Amino acid sequence: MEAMIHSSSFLLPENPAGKDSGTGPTYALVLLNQNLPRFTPLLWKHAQLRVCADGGANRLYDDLPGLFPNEDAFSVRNRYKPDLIKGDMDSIRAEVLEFYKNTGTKIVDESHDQDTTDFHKCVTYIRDFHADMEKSKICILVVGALGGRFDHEIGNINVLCRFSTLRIILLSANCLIQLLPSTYYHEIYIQSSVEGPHCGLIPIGTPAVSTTTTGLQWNLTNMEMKFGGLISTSNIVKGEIVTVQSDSDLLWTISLKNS
Ligand SMILES: Nc1ncnc2c1ncn2[C@@H]1O[C@H](COP(=O)(O)OP(=O)(O)OP(=O)(O)O)[C@@H](O)[C@H]1O
Ligand SMILES: Cc1ncc(C[n+]2csc(CCO)c2C)c(N)n1
Repeated sequence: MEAMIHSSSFLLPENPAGKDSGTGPTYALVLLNQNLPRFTPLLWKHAQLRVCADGGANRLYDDLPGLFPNEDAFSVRNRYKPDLIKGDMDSIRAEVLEFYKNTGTKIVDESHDQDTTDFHKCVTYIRDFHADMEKSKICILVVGALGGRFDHEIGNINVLCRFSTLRIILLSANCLIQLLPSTYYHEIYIQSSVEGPHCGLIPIGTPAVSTTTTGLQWNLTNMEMKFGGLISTSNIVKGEIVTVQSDSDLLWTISLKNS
């Protein structure tokens, strides 16, 4: 079975160009409408495409200047201009829309679609933008994915499942979540300066009949996991590499440090 390599090296401040991160050489960044982590400018710097999901643009406009207290807010906003704002446009404020429209950001209003979330709409854009790329090479880092509303958090996780062939990584200030498809054997290189030790492996959708891991304090050996039965929470990473093999897609989550 083919190995899929994972590494959160995109969170390392010294990572020279966001390269060799195991997430592929390039990634798109999506800003959702929740608190933006302090590392957002770092991810922004190396992103190939920067996208705001509707009210995510308000976060960029309102919160980014606060991360640069010695600078004028206007010049910070002019430095952090997204390539695209997409959604049903019911959350972005008029002044924010006007500002980014005037600075050349592409605006895609899909208010006719009330069946998919703004985040989902952004992922379809990025997928189609990279139509020539192999799907498993498309990496999307997502900030503001957690906090505040449980329906939105679950909706965001549902997007991981709906686009399970893409690499989508949900990030908040203290947590990372991604899907590990059952079609691969997974090697997760732990960046202990920025992540861990708390982690979890969660069967989502269907029970996992057999899962085997290495590198955890509580490893699984051909173990069954299911919602309503055993799931792995409050596990601890023990080594530099965690490996996971399962007959079902699993969510991998790990705590983030000091962000
Ligand atoms: N409290 C939250 N927690 C997690 N994610 C959120 C939260 N609020 C918004 N989001 C994410 O940000 C995206 C944009 O949110 P926004 O507030 O602009 O729109 P919304 O009308 O609340 O959401 P949608 O139209 O997608 O149902 C949402 O699609 C969702 O993915
Ligand atoms: C069963 C069902 N539940 C909720 C919604 C509403 N909804 C889902 S996603 C979304 C956001 C559009 O940006 C809205 C309003 C629906 N359509 N179908």
